[in-house]
Amino acid sequence: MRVCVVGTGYVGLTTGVSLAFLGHDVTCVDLDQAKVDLLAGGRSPIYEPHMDALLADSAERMTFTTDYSIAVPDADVVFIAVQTPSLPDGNPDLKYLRSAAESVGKHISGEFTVVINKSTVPIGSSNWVDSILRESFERTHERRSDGEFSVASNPEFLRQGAAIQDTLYPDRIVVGSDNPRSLDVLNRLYREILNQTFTPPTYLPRPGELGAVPMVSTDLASAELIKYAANAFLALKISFANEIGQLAGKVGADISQVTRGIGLDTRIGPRFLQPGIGWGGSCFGKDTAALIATAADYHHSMPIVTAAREVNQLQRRLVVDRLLDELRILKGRRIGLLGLAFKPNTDDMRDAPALDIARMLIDRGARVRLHDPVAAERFRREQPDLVPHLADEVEDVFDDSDAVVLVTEWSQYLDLDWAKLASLMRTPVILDGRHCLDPQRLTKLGYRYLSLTGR
Ligand SMILES: NC(=O)C1=CN([C@@H]2O[C@H](COP(=O)(O)OP(=O)(O)OC[C@H]3O[C@@H](n4cnc5c(N)ncnc54)[C@H](O)[C@@H]3O)[C@@H](O)[C@H]2O)C=CC1
Ligand SMILES: O=C(O)[C@H]1O[C@H](OP(=O)(O)OP(=O)(O)OC[C@H]2O[C@@H](n3ccc(=O)[nH]c3=O)[C@H](O)[C@@H]2O)[C@H](O)[C@@H](O)[C@@H]1O
Repeated sequence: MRVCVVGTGYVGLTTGVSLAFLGHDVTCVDLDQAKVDLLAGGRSPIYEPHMDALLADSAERMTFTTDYSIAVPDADVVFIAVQTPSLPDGNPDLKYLRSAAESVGKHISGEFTVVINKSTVPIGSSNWVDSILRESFERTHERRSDGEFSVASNPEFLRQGAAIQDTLYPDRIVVGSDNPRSLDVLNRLYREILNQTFTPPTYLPRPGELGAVPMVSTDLASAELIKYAANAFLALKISFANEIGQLAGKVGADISQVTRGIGLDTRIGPRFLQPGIGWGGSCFGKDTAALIATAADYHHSMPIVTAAREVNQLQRRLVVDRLLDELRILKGRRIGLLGLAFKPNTDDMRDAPALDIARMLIDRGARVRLHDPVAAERFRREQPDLVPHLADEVEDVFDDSDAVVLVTEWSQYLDLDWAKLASLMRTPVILDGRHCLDPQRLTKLGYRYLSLTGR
């Protein structure tokens, strides 16, 4: 099929390159000329495992452009995957979506195009997109649209750092549509994924025995709410683990044993119970805020989601409190942070806990050293005020420091020569913000091991 993808960020690029890998002809359109130039040269503007390899494998079926008139007119399917960042009141800013929908509407000219919204948007937005497309189409063509397009919602559930894996091997595909023709197009578009009939890339084999992938077909509003409800549930699952973690610390229980013990109950499940500094990234914060804002429009409150957000903020402050308890004073203390990205395997620092924690420590007079094995280059561009604190080598974070905090559990950090690094520190204090280091081993190496749950 001929596919157009609007927006070449984490979602758009991953969708485009995966569909091209499966044999579709894909044109990606983005307003950012620099991104388009990089992609046209075969290079990914984002750090995402296997992206470069998949881009190379799919190159002959992919085109990158800033020009909608190349991308839209011949497409059977147009995905919109532009950013929807938070406004100060918690609602998402839909200006990028509006502009993308206007441009698509202007250039639609085929017999039937399914316009699929993949951006995370408030309930009702797909109808709003439909009206923008319609107005734009009618202005340009000077006639009413007559079934040339239909809007569907196809929310995205990929995780950064595992984006391609989650796209090729999803748990489910959700499609919201009230048009049987659109559903048929989407079924055909995703057939290889739904039936898992494609030959997997050698570098990304199918995980275990994955059977057919369920397609959840809903009305538009339900598809939109599924996306918010899924993110809110995952966010509150993590916050729940962190809240129990706090209690575990006080009563002398081990939170890792507790989460294992509850996670083996298949009704609960083991994933997203990893305690620690909590969630960051571009979506959990934004989407929980949007859900609460949407509910408020209907005079409805969301106390559970609100509490999940509060617990998450508390975890970041706890890092500072824990260091203060240990070091008694932060002014003049040299503190290293390992990891800047909001999670491993990405260079994304949107709402990254490390940035908040670094600023809180600097505000209290600490001398902070920061390190990330992958995100440092992007950090220099995006956080100029913090650049003087950036360490080139991981040893610089430990050198003469009073404490080091593990903020992002990059595998590179787990494999460090911890014995040698202890000898560089003024006082070998390690705060394991992700519960991923071995307390016994580090204690034997001379560290004072701290976690956010007091063990
Ligand atoms: N990042 C993630 O892991 C996930 C994101 N989402 C949702 O998907 C949407 C996109 O997120 P990301 O891919 O992270 O965003 P992003 O910020 O990485 O990428 C958005 C891209 O759209 C381009 N763009 C903006 N306006 C445009 C226009 N009018 N025409 C053409 N291109 C335009 C931007 O230049 C940018 O390259 C958001 O609504 C987000 O909430 C959903 C699931 C996962
Ligand atoms: O809508 C989105 O953007 C996406 O948001 C999350 O994906 P992502 O933010 O990329 O990454 P996650 O793996 O969910 O991690 C989010 C944050 O939670 C933290 N986390 C995760 C799991 C856990 O057990 N504990 C925990 O603290 C991570 O460190 C990270 O900061 C969801 O997992 C995706 O399904 C969704 O599509």
